[in-house]
Order: sequence, then structure tokens, then C-alpha cells
Amino acid sequence: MSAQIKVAVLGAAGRMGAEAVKAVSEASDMELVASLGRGDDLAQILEAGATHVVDLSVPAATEANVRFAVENGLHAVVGTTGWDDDRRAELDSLLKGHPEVGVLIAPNFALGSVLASAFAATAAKYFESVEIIELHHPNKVDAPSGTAVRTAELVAKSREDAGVPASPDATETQLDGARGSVVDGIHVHSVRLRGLVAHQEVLLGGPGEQLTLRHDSFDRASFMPGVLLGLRTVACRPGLTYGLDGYLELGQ
Ligand SMILES: NC(=O)C1=CN([C@@H]2O[C@H](COP(=O)(O)OP(=O)(O)OC[C@H]3O[C@@H](n4cnc5c(N)ncnc54)[C@H](OP(=O)(O)O)[C@@H]3O)[C@@H](O)[C@H]2O)C=CC1
Ligand SMILES: O=C(O)C1=N[C@H](C(=O)O)C[C@H](O)C1
Repeated sequence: MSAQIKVAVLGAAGRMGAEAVKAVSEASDMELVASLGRGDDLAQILEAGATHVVDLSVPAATEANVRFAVENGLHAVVGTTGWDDDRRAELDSLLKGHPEVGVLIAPNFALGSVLASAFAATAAKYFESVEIIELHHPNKVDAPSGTAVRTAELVAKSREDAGVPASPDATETQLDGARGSVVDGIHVHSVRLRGLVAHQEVLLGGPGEQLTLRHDSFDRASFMPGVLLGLRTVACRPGLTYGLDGYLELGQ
């Protein structure tokens, strides 16, 4: 029998952290050895004998948490947002000094969301126009969502590789923000609405037609298969993986 995966959850009292604590506790190949929140001493992770860390904290804390894990030889599965290009580059160079450590940064753990983003990237080169609408609960602290940023990056790369020009847009005057934010040339619109959990639509438009790719997370349970997949895989994938699609066979 292979060894148990010994997991420390950071941000354990949060909406996602609490769900991860439950999922890890119920997984027969894992042992929850530590649950930490704001202000807790990270040394507890080592004292508890963790082999893996799951970070579901806040953008302001995630970088220090992951650095601590890597410097101590622990694999990390990260769902927290805020990992822009600069932060990922710094982490990448830190990992060069710890070649046995794996880190997964997953903007979205829901398998349906990962698939929807991949489908959008595949479709985007065939349509003249593309825009993204992400819709979330009003307690979310960041906009646009990490998922929308990642989707825009994938869509933009696919269109660039295929030589597709920017989406047409004749706007000459606008109120600030009317056209949303722009990520790699793709317009992203953020909705915050009571009752929502996490949702996204990619709108693709061509002459006389529209394709809409929509994904809905109605419950945070939707993220847990991806968290567990990440924990089971990360030790076999040294270095930094950005996006759960890196662990899936999507046939791109
Ligand atoms: N990848 C994915 O699939 C998903 C990612 N997310 C992302 O995960 C993150 C957490 O989301 P959510 O659970 O909704 O947010 P919450 O605000 O509910 O939870 C965050 C938790 O982290 C705690 N925290 C704050 N500072 C630290 C610290 N230094 N170390 C450890 N814990 C800390 C907070 O404590 P306190 O309340 O005291 O501040 C809080 O309990 C967000 O970035 C979100 O975008 C969310 C859903 C899915
Ligand atoms: O804060 C959330 O809730 C979510 N955050 C992640 C994001 O920013 O994309 C993942 C999911 O959308 C839920």
C-alpha cells in the first residue's frame, strides 16, 4: 500500500478551506494533519508532519504560504487567486532550487470549468468576436476572477497562434468600465450577485451566429474532485504547473 498523503489546509476556516478539510478527511488515501488560518504559525505544518499543503487563503497571503511549503520540501496545491505573471516567475525560480517539489496553481478546480476554458480556446480561432462574462457571489474580493483571466489567456493564445485579429469594436466614447477589463486583448466583464457561487460564459460571435460556452458551479463541492486530483498528482509533477488542465489529457 502506498503512503498516506499528509495534508495541511491553509485558509481552513474559509468557504473553500472548510470544504477541502471535509474532502481530505473523507479521502481514504489522505490524512488531514493540520488546519491553519490567519495568524497561525506556519511551523505547525512541519510539526504535524505534512507532506502536502493546500492553499485556499487570500491573495495577500498565498505567496508567503507557498514559499514556506517549497522551502521546506512540501508539495503545494494552490487555489487562491492573485498569481500573476511576476509571482509565478518568482515561484518558478524558487522551485529551481528545490527540483523535487511540485506546485499546482489551479485558477479553477472544477473539471467542467477547466473543460469549458479548453473548449473556448479551441473555438476562439473560428469566431470573429469573443468576450467573457464571469459571475460570482458578492463576497469575492478580487475581480476579474482567476478563472476568467486564465480563460482569456488561453483564448488569446489560440487566436494569436491562428493569426486571428482583435475582436471588432467601434466604441469611441464610454463610461469608465463600460467595456469591462481587458486581459491579453480579451474583454472580461465581472458580475457580483447575491445567490451566485461561481459561473462563467464565453461568448463567441460570427456573422449571423453565436456560440456560448457556460459553466456553473452551484456548490463548492464542485471544486473538490480537482483538489483531490491535484493532491494525488502534484508529487509526480515537479516544478510549477499552472492550470489543472496540465494534469488532464485534453487532447489539445
Ligand atoms: N481554484 C478554485 O477552484 C477556487 C479558488 N477560490 C479562491 O480561493 C480563495 C479563497 O476563497 P474563499 O474560500 O471563498 O475565501 P474566504 O474568504 O471564505 O476564505 C479565505 C480564508 O483564508 C483565511 N486567511 C487569511 N489570511 C490567511 C493566512 N495568512 N493564512 C491562512 N489563511 C488565511 C481567511 O481568514 P479571515 O477570514 O480571518 O481573513 C479565510 O478563512 C480565493 O482566492 C478564491 O478566489 C475559490 C473557489 C474555487
Ligand atoms: O472566489 C471564488 O469563489 C472563486 N474563485 C476562483 C476564481 O477567481 O476564478 C475560482 C472560482 O471561480 C470561484
